[in-house]
Amino acid sequence: MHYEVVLPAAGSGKRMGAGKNKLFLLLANKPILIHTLEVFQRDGNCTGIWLAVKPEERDYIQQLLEEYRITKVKGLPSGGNERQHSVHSCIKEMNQVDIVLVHDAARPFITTPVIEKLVLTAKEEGAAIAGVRAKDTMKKVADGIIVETVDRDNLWSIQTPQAFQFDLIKEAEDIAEKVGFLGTDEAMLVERLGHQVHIVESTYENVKITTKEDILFGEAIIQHRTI
Ligand SMILES: Nc1ccn([C@@H]2O[C@H](COP(=O)(O)OP(=O)(O)OP(=O)(O)O)[C@@H](O)[C@H]2O)c(=O)n1
Ligand SMILES: C[C@](O)(CO)[C@H](O)COP(=O)(O)O
Repeated sequence: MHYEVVLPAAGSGKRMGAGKNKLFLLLANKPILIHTLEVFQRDGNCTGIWLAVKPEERDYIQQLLEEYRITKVKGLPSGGNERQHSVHSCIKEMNQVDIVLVHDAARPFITTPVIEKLVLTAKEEGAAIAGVRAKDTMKKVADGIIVETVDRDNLWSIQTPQAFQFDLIKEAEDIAEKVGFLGTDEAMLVERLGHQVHIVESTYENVKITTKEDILFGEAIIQHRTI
C-alpha cells in the first residue's frame, strides 16, 4: 500500500538548547534528520517525501539530501511558526494521493512494520495514529496540588506517524486554518470534525528527540540495534 510522507523539520529545538535545529545534531555520526529520512527512502511503499524546512536552512538540507542520496524528496516547502502550519504547508503543495503519513522528523526510530499497519488502517478507516500504552501513573495537577488520578488502563502516549486518507487530512487542515484552531497533533484536527481516529500500537523506541537526555537514549537505541 503506497503512501507519501510529510516530515515537519522546521522547528527551532528550543527545549534541546543546542542553539540550532536539533535535527542537525548527530546520532552515531549521522544527522538525526538523515536517520529519519533513510527509513522512508528505504521503504518501498513510500513514493514521496515532503520536508517542511526553514528557508534559511533549505540549501544546507539539500546538500545533506545529496550527500546521503535521499532521492524521494518531492518538495521542501517553507515551514511555519507552529508545527501544524509546517505540516499544512506541505499538504497544500501535494498532489492528490491516497494515503499521507505525517511524521516528526525528530522521531528517527520509527519502523516499517508500524508504518505498514498505520497505512493499512488508514486505508480502511480513514485515520490511524501511532502510540504506546502509558507506563506511568498520570495525574491532573492544579496549583501544585493533585486534583485527579487518571485511569491509566485507557491512557496512551501518542506519537507519530499519523496516517490519513489525503482528502480527510486536507479538509481538516484547511478548516483548522480557517477557524484558527491549533492542535498539538494532526489527529486533533480530524477528531474535531467528528471522524474516528484509530490507534496502532507502536514501540517505546519511537521517541521524539526533544531534550538533551533524548540524545543519550538515541545513542543507546542505535547501539542496542547493532548488537
Ligand atoms: N514550527 C515548527 C515546529 C516544529 N516543527 C517540527 O515538528 C517536529 C516536532 O516538533 P518539536 O519536537 O517540538 O521540535 P521543535 O519545535 O524544534 O522543538 P522545541 O519545541 O523544543 O523548539 C520536529 O521535527 C520539528 O522540526 C516544524 O516543522 N515546524
Ligand atoms: C505530534 C506529537 O509528536 C505527538 O506526540 C507531539 O504532539 C508533538 O509535540 P511538539 O511539542 O510539537 O514536539
